[in-house]
Amino acid sequence: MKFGVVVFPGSNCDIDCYKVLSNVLKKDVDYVWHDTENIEKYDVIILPGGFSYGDYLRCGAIARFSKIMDSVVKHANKGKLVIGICNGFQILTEVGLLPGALIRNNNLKFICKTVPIRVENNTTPFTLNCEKGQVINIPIAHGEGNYFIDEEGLAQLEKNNQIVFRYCSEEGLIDEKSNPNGSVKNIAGICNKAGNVLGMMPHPERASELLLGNEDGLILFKSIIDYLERGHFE
Ligand SMILES: NC(=O)CC[C@H](N)C(=O)O
Repeated sequence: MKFGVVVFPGSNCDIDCYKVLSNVLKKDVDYVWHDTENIEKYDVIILPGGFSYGDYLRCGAIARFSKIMDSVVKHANKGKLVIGICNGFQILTEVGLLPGALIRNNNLKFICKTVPIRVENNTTPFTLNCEKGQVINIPIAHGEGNYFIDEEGLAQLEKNNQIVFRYCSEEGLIDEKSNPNGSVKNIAGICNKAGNVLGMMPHPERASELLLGNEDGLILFKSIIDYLERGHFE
């Protein structure tokens, strides 16, 4: 089982992802520079958070044209796993692996805080150890995390069970008050129709060690590992 963490100029959560996989979970993981073409040896590709290409034009809009992204699209189309966290989620929407777009937060400010999110779909490889409706606390840190999708797209997401996480209250209620950035229907993370590509704005890698105050994010990485070890759902 091998993980690849893609590094773009301006990535800054690549090291956090790498450390969680190597130090905390003792897994085989490489940093993969953005001009790499052959990524066949990786089972999971992680597009980490950060400010790829300085967020110029639009977050993720330049990184999407990196050489590695053609290979990431092929990797995803083979059914292999891809997870995009924050800037990685933005890149996945820009490249078309996930629908919708991440636009400026509705308060036009960069938001950095830990928020509760509710697991809406626990049948993905990334959430199979979660309970449906489980609330986990995960940090967000973004200026453009306001998820937008048109009504038709939203209907598709709902029909195909592609909404994986929503921002919620501590008790798990989905309400306006618990929506930090204006996202449509409090959406914090979605997957593609096949379920092998996940994009999420919250940062599970920043909440994966008790020493750092919170390990709620670890359940995602452990789900991926269990999925790969079993090769199927139970
Ligand atoms: N932490 C991140 O990945 C930030 C993503 C992007 N730079 C934004 O501000 O929205």
